[in-house]
Amino acid sequence: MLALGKLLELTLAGREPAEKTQLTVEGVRMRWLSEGALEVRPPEARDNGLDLLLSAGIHGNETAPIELLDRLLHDIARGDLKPRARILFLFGNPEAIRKGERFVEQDVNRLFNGRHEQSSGSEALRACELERLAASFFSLPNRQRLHYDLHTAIRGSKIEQFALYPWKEDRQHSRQELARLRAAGMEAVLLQNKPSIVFSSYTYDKLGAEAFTLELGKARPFGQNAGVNVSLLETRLKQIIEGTEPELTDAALDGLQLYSVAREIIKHSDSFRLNLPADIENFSELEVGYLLAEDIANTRWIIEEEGARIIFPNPKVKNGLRAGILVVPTTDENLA
Ligand SMILES: O=C(O)CCC(=O)N[C@@H](CCC(=O)O)C(=O)O
Ligand SMILES: [Zn+2]
Repeated sequence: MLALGKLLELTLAGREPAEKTQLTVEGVRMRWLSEGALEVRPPEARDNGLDLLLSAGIHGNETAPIELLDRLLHDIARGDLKPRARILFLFGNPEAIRKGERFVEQDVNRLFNGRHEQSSGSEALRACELERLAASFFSLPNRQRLHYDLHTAIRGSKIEQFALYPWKEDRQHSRQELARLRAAGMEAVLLQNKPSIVFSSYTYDKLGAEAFTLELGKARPFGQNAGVNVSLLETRLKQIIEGTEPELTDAALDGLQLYSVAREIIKHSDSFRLNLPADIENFSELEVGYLLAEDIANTRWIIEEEGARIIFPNPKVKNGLRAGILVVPTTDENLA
């Protein structure tokens, strides 16, 4: 296998490759761009016009998605997977991946859409670099742009695999992309309804990509991901990469649960208290009238929405950040 196929090994060792560009037997060019960043370009005659950004390890302890990208890269470097798409592979936070931690000083996925400019430290620099790499990758005109930012969650979930679909004013969520997600094994999609500071929101909002955060199961250390079943996603990604994806029909949306954000729970101070069991699963239902959280100045978060469910509850986030999302079921009537 070509040395550049071992991007994960290089990243874990904190090493630069001796050769920055390599060609596979199929004429696919692999180009190392920076730590944890590798571009794959098919021969011009085979290029089908899709630019695909695949990122993982934005949170360093979320290893199943990193292992998935590592397998895809190995297959490409061996010539077993023959890309027709241009691809950018990104391992988001190398330092945190080496440490096996979600982040080192601050959460990279709260530093996009300009937030890194108001901050400092290695993770702010990395967010800036990731924006630059993504912007440069998605700068070619007249091409389709698709970004999947792959994650696993801190806790178990009543809905194991789901996507978060960013929001932008005057831009509709795509039914076709939802059908694609369904085919890739996603059971639910959360349709966002306001701007955000996560990576997929940056590529959706600023770079015009169809972009998603995908949650694939519970975060575990390297080598312990047998419980995270990414087979449908892996098959779909290979088809997207090789340009052999079966046609998608509207009917393929059947069974996909759609949610919208009712409220984001923001932690304002050290007095913030979340009134949930430590082992609560994502998408647990909360009854109307339930006192979810309390914060400084008698702030109380009481459930008002019928059918509300909680995702990503986390009272340990820094003040000013999201400590959970309340979601409610929605319909497909506003899709494009
Ligand atoms: O399990 C958790 O609490 C967090 C899992 C995770 O990292 N989720 C992403 C979602 C990003 C988005 O909102 O699109 C995150 O919180 O960064
Ligand atoms: Zn994550």
